Amino acid sequence: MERAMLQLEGVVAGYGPTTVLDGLQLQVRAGERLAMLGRNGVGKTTVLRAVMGLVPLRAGRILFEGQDLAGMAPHRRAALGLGYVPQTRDIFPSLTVEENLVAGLKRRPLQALDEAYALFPRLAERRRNGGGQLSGGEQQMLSVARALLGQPNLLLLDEPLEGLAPLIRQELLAVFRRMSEQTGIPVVIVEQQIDEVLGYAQQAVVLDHGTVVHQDTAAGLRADNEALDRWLGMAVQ
Ligand SMILES: Nc1ncnc2c1ncn2[C@@H]1O[C@H](COP(=O)(O)OP(=O)(O)OP(=O)(O)O)[C@@H](O)[C@H]1O
Repeated sequence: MERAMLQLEGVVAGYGPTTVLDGLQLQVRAGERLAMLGRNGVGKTTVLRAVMGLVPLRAGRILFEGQDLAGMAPHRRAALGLGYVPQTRDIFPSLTVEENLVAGLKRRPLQALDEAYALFPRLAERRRNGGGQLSGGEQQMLSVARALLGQPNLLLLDEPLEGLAPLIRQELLAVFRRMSEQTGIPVVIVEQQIDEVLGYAQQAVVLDHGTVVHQDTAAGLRADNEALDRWLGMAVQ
């Protein structure tokens, strides 16, 4: 069996007296798009933050491409190839689109910006606009484009569709699909837009009480009204 690219083993993490992740096991394989679902507050963001080293582990371990990340600072994890787009859309509002992208280049030449513009033509059109002038969907594209310029081996996306109108969500997902087809970079995507994200992802996990309580293909979960109702309080039409 193919080795997992990212592996969480018995991860325990939380805040102060609260344990949020309680022995969590999770695997992401090369090329896979994994939707991480669960009700509000179950700890989906905490999983991503733990992978990036922004929340300390109380027990367990996280392996990325076979390497134990214990004690490794977030910037070193990014340098290893973990790309993270937080829920807050990590852009600089006072800088232009292009300046925001340059900030993601690290040591790569300026020509690498063309990769971002090829994948996100909308950003090319708006390259001289301020980050703060962009629509929510465009800001999300900018965050993802910037993360991709760092040449990640795995991308963690936290609720990229949040607060966006349905048409913009469709447009953004179409861009994500193109990105996945062109780059093959594995993606872990946390979303509340269940139906839409299950149309993009290939695999799905559901979190509850600090662990993975359900695991299926995205198509399997999408057709499983009982699981959707039980774990997510909903049924997809
Ligand atoms: N910095 C923090 N300090 C204390 N508690 C926190 C902190 N961040 C998150 N929590 C709590 O930890 C729990 C898990 O939060 P987390 O954001 O990981 O959940 P989530 O599944 O991503 O939620 P949502 O879907 O609402 O974004 C919640 O009860 C939340 O209130």
